[in-house]
Amino acid sequence: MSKLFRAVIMGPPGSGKGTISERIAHNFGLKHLSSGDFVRENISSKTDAGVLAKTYINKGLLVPDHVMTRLLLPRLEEMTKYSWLLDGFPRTLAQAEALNSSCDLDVAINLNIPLETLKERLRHRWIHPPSGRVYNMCFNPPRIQGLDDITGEALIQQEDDRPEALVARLRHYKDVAKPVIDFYKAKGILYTFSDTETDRIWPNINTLLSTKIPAIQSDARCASTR
Ligand SMILES: Nc1ncnc2c1ncn2[C@@H]1O[C@H](COP(=O)(O)OP(=O)(O)OP(=O)(O)O)[C@@H](O)[C@H]1O
Ligand SMILES: Nc1nc2c(ncn2[C@H]2C[C@H](O)[C@@H](COP(=O)(O)OP(=O)(O)O)O2)c(=O)[nH]1
Repeated sequence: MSKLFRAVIMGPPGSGKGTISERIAHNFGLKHLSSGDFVRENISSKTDAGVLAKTYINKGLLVPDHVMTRLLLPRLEEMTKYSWLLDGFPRTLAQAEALNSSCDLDVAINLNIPLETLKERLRHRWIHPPSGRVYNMCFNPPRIQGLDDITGEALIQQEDDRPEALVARLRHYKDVAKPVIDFYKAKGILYTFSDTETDRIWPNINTLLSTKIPAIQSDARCASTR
C-alpha cells in the first residue's frame, strides 16, 4: 500500500490559502480541512471549545493554542484514512509542535504575498458565513452581486477585513508565523511561493504536488494521540 499525503498551507490573511486549497482539493482529491470552518462549526454546535473560542473571536483575537489543539487534533484523528490539506493551522509554533507530535507532514506550503496586494484583496473579500465560501468582487465575484451562488443568501464583509484593522492584523501574522516557517524550513518540507497573483502561483504548486502525491498515496500516518 502506498502512503497518504499530508500538507499544511500557510500565509497571511488574504494570501489565497482558501482559494488555492480548493484547487488542490479538487485536482488531487485531498480533504481540505479549514481551521476557521472547524471553529465556526464548534461555535454553532456550542461545544465547550466552541463557546470558549467565541469569546476570543468576538474580541478579534486568535483562539489560544490549547483550545485550538483540543478542537483540531481529534478531528485529524478521524482522518487517518484520508490524504488532507490543513488550512489555517498551525498559526503558532506551539500549534506546529502539537501537530508534529501527532502526525508527519509531507509538505508545508507558504504563500508570500506583498502587503499592498493583501490590502487590495481583502477590501473586496465577501464571505458566506454559514458555508465559509469566499468571493472577491473582482477576482471571483458571485453570479448575483451580494448573494451566495449556492444558497442565494446574503454575503457579508468581515469586520477585520476592513482596511483599518488590516495592517495590525498582518503585522501580528508576520511575528507569529516566522517561527512556524523556520520550524518547517528546518524539517526540509517548506515550499514558499511568492507572487501577486494566485493564477501565477497555482501552476507551480500544481507541479510540486504532482511530483509528490502519486508517489505517496495511502498508508495512515497520523498516530492516535490517545
Ligand atoms: N490556528 C488557529 N489559531 C488560533 N485561532 C484560529 C486558528 N484558526 C482559526 N482561528 C480563529 O478563527 C477565526 C476564523 O478563522 P479563519 O481562518 O476562517 O479566518 P481569518 O482569521 O479571517 O483568516 P484568513 O483571513 O487568513 O482566511 C480566526 O480569526 C481566529 O480567531
Ligand atoms: N485579485 C485577486 N484576488 C484574489 C487572488 N487570489 C485570491 N483572491 C481573492 C479571493 C478572496 O476574496 C481574497 C483572499 O483569498 P482567500 O483565498 O480567502 O485567502 P486566505 O485569507 O484564505 O489566505 O482574495 C488573486 O490572485 N487576485
